[in-house]
Amino acid sequence: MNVLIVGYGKMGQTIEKILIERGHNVVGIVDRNTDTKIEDFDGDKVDIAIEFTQPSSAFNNISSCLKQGIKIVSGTTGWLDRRDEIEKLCADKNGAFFYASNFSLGVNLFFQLNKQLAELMKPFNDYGVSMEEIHHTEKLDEPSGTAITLAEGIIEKYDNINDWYLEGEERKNEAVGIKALREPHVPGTHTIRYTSELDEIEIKHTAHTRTSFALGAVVAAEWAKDRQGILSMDDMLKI
Ligand SMILES: NC(=O)C1=CN([C@@H]2O[C@H](COP(=O)(O)OP(=O)(O)OC[C@H]3O[C@@H](n4cnc5c(N)ncnc54)[C@H](O)[C@@H]3O)[C@@H](O)[C@H]2O)C=CC1
Ligand SMILES: O=C(O)C1=N[C@H](C(=O)O)C[C@H](O)C1
Repeated sequence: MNVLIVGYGKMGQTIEKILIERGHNVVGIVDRNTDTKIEDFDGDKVDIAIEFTQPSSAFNNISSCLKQGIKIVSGTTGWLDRRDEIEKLCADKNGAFFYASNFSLGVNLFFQLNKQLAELMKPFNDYGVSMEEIHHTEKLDEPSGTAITLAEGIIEKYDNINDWYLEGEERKNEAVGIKALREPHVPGTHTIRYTSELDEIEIKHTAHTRTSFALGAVVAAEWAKDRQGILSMDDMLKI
C-alpha cells in the first residue's frame, strides 16, 4: 500500500521501518520542518496516511487529509476535544478515520481487562480506584491518552464515578485520580489500583518498546485502507 507519513518523530520513524519491512511504499513524509505538505498529495495516489505528531497539530493534519480525500490513521493524543468535528468532516467527505489512543495489541487487551475488573469491583465500596501512568520526559500531554481511555472504561462500569482528574490539579469527587509521572526513556506504563484499608489489587501494562504501537498503527492502516467511516481497534480486533 502507498502510505503518507505525517510526523517523523519517534513514532513516524519507527512506522517507516515497519512499513518497509512489510513491503509497503512510503509515498511521502510530512513533518514540521519538511517542505512537503499534506496538500501536495491526494487520495488517488495515497492509500492512507499515518499521523503521529503533537496535540496542537493533529486536528489540522487530520482535517487536511480528509479534505484531500486521504484516509487516515491517527494516534496523536491530547486533542480529542475536537474529535466530533473530525468525525463530521469524515462523514461529509465519505472518508475513513481510524483513531486509537494506543495501537498496541497488549494495551487493547488491557483495556478489556480493565473493564472486566471494574465490573467485578463496583459492588465492593471498601475499594477506591486510582491510576498511575509513567512516560518519557518528552511527552507533551498529561495524563496520557491511554490513561484517559482506561478511566473511561471504569466510568462506563461504575454508577458513582463519572469523571477523572489529574493528581496535583483540582481534586474531583466521584472521579478517578490519575497520577502522571515522567521518567527518561519510558515508552509507557499504566497501572490501575483498587485499594482498601486491608489490601490492594493492581493490574499493570508495561510497554517494553514503541514497536508495539507502531506495528499496531501499520496493521490498522492495512485494515482501514479498504474501509470507510469511523474505525477503531475494537472493530478491527473484534473485541
Ligand atoms: N496511539 C498510540 O499508540 C501512540 C500515540 N503516541 C502519540 O503520538 C504523538 C507523537 O509521538 P512521538 O512520535 O513519540 O512524538 P515526537 O515528538 O517524537 O514526534 C512528533 C513529530 O511530529 C512533528 N510535528 C509536529 N507538528 C507537526 C505538523 N504540524 N505537521 C507535521 N509534523 C509535525 C514534530 O516535528 C515531530 O517530528 C504523541 O501525541 C504521542 O502521545 C505515541 C505513541 C503511541
Ligand atoms: O507519548 C507517548 O509516548 C505515548 N502516548 C500514548 C498515550 O498518550 O497514551 C500511547 C503510549 O502510551 C505512548
